[in-house]
Amino acid sequence: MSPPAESVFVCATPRSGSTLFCEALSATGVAGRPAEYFEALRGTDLPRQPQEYFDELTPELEALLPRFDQQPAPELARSRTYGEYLAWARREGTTPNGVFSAKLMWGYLGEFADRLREVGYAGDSDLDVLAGAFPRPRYIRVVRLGKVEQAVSLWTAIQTQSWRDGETFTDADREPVFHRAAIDHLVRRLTEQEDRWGTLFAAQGIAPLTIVYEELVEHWEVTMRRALRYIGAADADGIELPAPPLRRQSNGRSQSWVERFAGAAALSRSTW
Ligand SMILES: Nc1ncnc2c1ncn2[C@@H]1O[C@H](COP(=O)(O)OS(=O)(=O)O)[C@@H](OP(=O)(O)O)[C@H]1O
Ligand SMILES: OC[C@H]1O[C@H](O[C@H]2O[C@H](CO)[C@@H](O)[C@H](O)[C@H]2O)[C@H](O)[C@@H](O)[C@@H]1O
Repeated sequence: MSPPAESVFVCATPRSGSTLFCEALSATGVAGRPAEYFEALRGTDLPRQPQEYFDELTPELEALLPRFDQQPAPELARSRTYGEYLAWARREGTTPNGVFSAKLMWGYLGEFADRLREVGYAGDSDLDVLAGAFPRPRYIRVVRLGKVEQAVSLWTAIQTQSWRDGETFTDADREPVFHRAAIDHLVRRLTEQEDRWGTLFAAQGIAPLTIVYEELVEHWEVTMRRALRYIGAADADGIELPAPPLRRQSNGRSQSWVERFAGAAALSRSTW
């Protein structure tokens, strides 16, 4: 296959609905295949582990966080250099029409850009580095407005290691536990990461397309077509769209945790 002629980066924070959006883009066959090719952290070559979502680990929190024996992704492990891995990811993420796409979480953008610098791509801003390594980049942000819902979703996935409906990456059959401080930390962290994406784009004078998770779910076709038009897909309004390729994971427990967290937050405000 010839090298990609254009690139799309789906810029997100964890549990924002990014996989739903990315897999739907993939299914169109004209928008690249956006997966998390670049999520492995440099120190470990692994995706962020449960403990690495927190700055301080109390014994109580530590006891809730699973530890498991994860190996680096096979393609990364067998690549002799990061440049070789990059070549694999470029091939894997590109559809026959020459569009490459990938999902990027704020939590590893900096590390990914540093890896690119190490293999020779220059640039002060991480986005300059990306623009050196990938042709004609365009950016789509996926943003979830309900930050408490998002943090509850992340706290649940960190504990259970079930990142999509019906799938778990460990044998641990864990019943997740409510932990107000952990959810509070994740709300703050997700909000900060969202702000940082915004600041980075503004500093570079880039206006990405923003896909709001809640709108995507409620207005599936309109929102997906907006993205396809932004990408510049030929016949964006005529392309056959898949039904949502993933099922929602949150359940009654998630909802009750959101209410419990919000109630506790309101109570602590009223006692100021
Ligand atoms: N079809 C459909 N409808 C509604 N919501 C859906 C759907 N598919 C996925 N999702 C929800 O998306 C949330 C996961 O977001 P991400 O894919 O960004 O998470 S990840 O960090 O990449 O694992 C996660 O949110 P929660 O439901 O709050 O857990 C998923 O359930
Ligand atoms: O199915 C959703 C995503 O699942 C994986 O990523 C998630 O699990 C990782 C832990 O293994 C976690 O670090 C990452 O933040 C989560 O998004 C998978 O790697 C993704 O490609 C996939 O979209």
